[in-house]
Amino acid sequence: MNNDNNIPDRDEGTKGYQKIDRYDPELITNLSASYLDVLTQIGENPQREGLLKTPERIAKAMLYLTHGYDLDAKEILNSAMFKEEYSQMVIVKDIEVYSMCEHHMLPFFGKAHVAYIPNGYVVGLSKIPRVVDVFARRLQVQERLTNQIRDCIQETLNPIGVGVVVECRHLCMSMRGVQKQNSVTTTSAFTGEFLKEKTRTEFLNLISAKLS
Ligand SMILES: Nc1nc2c(ncn2[C@@H]2O[C@H](COP(=O)(O)OP(=O)(O)OP(=O)(O)O)[C@@H](O)[C@H]2O)c(=O)[nH]1
Ligand SMILES: [Zn+2]
Repeated sequence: MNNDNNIPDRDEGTKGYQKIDRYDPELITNLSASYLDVLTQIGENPQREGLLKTPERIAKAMLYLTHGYDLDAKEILNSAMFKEEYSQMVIVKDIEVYSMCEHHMLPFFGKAHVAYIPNGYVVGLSKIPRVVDVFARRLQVQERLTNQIRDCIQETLNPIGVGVVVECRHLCMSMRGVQKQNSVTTTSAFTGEFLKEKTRTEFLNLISAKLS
């Protein structure tokens, strides 16, 4: 966090990030060696049968779970923008989110609800969950994830407004630490028309409505 409002800087999550080749066999070998060391350090026997392939499995899993660093969310949106005279709210709700907190590298997971009001252009619907994934598949804090989704859509599509709500459970709060099993964290981020109460209320009502 490095601005005056204590809001996580959306660029903080990629500061100093160096692009890697996630399929590089040498990288996988080195990372596996590190996880073998971790297994030893926690008192396990990495030579027992069940663990023989575990260091390599974790290495590959971690590379997958952080592959969002290498994707360009704006490029994804730009690839499927269509001119369309539709001026009502577009909402994609209940988008599954799987991410990892940057403090403990433990999963947090839940749902994102994303809305925008077009300004001459709409975007291919599948691109919105793809954008969510680009930012979720990194080491994150939920607040930054929420802001990054909002900013990417606002800056690329230039809509009349964007609304994002993310609801997640954090395993670092349930499996360990404070051990609260049922707490859910909700974050939200808005631009433009969604800063007005009427529009925001419509969005929040629509995402809580159940399909009959
Ligand atoms: N704001 C925010 N905090 C998070 C998120 N994920 C994890 N945290 C918190 O990050 C904090 C790190 O605090 P520390 O006191 O340094 O870590 P800790 O000693 O492991 O804290 P405890 O979890 O309370 O045991 C904890 O309060 C976590 O709950 C997130 O997405 N957003
Ligand atoms: Zn955590």
